[in-house]
Amino acid sequence: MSRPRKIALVGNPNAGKSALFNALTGARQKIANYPGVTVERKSGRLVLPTGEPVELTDLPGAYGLDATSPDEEVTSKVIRGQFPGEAEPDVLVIVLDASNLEQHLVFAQELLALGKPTVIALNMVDLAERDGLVLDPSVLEEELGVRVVPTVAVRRRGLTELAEAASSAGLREPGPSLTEIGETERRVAAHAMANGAILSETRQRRLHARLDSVLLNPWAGPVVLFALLFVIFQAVFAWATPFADALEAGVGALHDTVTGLMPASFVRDLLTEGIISGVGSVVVFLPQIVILFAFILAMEASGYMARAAFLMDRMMASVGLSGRSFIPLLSSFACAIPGIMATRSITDPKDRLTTILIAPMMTCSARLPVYAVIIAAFIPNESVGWGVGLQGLVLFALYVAGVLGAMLVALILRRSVTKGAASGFIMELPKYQLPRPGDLLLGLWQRAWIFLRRAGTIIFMVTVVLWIMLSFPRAEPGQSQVDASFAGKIANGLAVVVEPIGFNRDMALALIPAMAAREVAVSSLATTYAVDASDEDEEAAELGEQLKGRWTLPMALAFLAWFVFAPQCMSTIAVTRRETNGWKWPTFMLAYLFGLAYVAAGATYWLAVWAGL
Ligand SMILES: Nc1nc2c(ncn2[C@@H]2O[C@H](COP(=O)(O)OP(=O)(O)OP(=O)(O)O)[C@@H](O)[C@H]2O)c(=O)[nH]1
Ligand SMILES: [Mg+2]
Repeated sequence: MSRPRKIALVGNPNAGKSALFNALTGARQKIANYPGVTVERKSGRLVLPTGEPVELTDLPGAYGLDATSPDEEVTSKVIRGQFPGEAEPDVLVIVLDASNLEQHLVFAQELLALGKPTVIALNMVDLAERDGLVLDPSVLEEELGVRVVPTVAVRRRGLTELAEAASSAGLREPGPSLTEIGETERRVAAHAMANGAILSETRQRRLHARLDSVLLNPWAGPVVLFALLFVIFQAVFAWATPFADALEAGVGALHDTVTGLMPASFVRDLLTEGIISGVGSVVVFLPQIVILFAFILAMEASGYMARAAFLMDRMMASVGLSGRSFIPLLSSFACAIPGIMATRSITDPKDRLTTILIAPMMTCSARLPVYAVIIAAFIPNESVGWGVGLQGLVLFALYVAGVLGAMLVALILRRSVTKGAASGFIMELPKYQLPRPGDLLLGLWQRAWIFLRRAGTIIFMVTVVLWIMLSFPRAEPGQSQVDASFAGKIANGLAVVVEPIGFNRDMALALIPAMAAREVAVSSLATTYAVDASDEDEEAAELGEQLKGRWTLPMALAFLAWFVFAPQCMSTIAVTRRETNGWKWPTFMLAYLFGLAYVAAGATYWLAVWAGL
């Protein structure tokens, strides 16, 4: 006697497969309203309306046949007939959540491409209707070429029709496979199909769908994303100016007050030249940090960030990374450390390593003070037309340079050191929401506090140590204090190395303490120029004014280019060592990033000199 035919229930997590399985077989598989309830396959007996006994299998939910987790692997193996001791299923029942159709149709297309006899259970139509969504199954039948049966598993609605359809499902032409049609195309197709099947829906749902049809559109989507980023960088300069000016005036007033109140002494110099000039020069960038994070937090809370990840998927794939790298890389815009830790969610080890290695090139918020001080001093605050400010444009270009550098390096690494193929990426797109002001304020407060705490601890300490090293030994009359000091001697040694890329002694001097944290480059320059100042007025002058008098434009541009790439952060190196279990990769990272920074700064300097800037 031939074995009974096998029918498998398959689909995205939380579609109601186990609920259908229970309803059809009378079993009591656990069901619950979250993805990933079923993690093993389970079989039961079902007698079809024709009287034919069949074996029905419930499978773990999956997002695709390229398994990324052990439970998905079970599903993938059973479907392909590679599961030990288990025959390949004869018929597939794809279970879709009717209220989440677009998402679920992505995996459905991949399953249909197998060409097996298939029927679709359009499950949870009760929930869809409750939310004001009415669907036309015949449109889906036409598009997908298989029977589509509306069901409500928990009320046993549509079960007989589903069983009948499954028993009569025949072989079909296999559709295009994943290698022929990429992830993004499938999503676009799923979007079109889901929209086509919708007869009516409430205004809210329609609005969100319309938003998605623009924001996820392969052409309009990237334009909107790019425009949004552009606005953010304009705002970082334009909106922050009044607040930054007020803070700067406050730091200047504090400097003057302390100078006036205290007699000239070692302690007064430490306070004014070291702490107030140095730490103050960093603190004035608080408004910029807050504005940048206001945008980032709002994008996260609204659900737009997940869409941005989806848009970037294609670009990531073209350099051999998966979309899974997007969130870790995105967190690296705040700081590379949480970014590198977030790579733990990447399953493929080489994918993960590549992401770790390029994470430091995402412009972290510690670079913002460095960029902002140089841009404010050297890039004129003028419009390039259409209300676009030149300063914001340069800042935007620096961020883009980091991203492009990272993509280029990823491309090279994926073809050499971390060779491997890119894996697919599917993420549930969250529902749109208006960010709640309370959450936003809390998030901003946390970011501001992190920034101020850094200024009060690491930046403070490094600045004090630097001031002491700059102040001793004391200079002979007529000699420059900086040249005479310990720090100056070290800097003069290092200056030989960075002279070819246009850096002077003061820039070289800023690089060493900036290894502790990038913002220290700013406080170091401020402290150096305060120590070097010939009188108190000059000592209290804003750092920008000092820079303008001492650096040329090509030097300033070279310094910016250096900071796009240079791995100026001990903590990042330490966390890389921990996450990669050894010194090999952090050493590699240091070497290639310093190399890149050197070349980029040199090229920028000489190009600028050549262009007569
Ligand atoms: N209202 C309604 N709820 C349903 C329907 N089908 C399933 N559910 C509920 O949806 C939730 C998910 O159902 P499950 O059967 O656990 O989903 P699954 O596809 O097996 O999920 P995984 O095992 O995680 O892959 C449960 O809370 C079910 O009670 C339906 O047709 N209508
Ligand atoms: Mg289940």
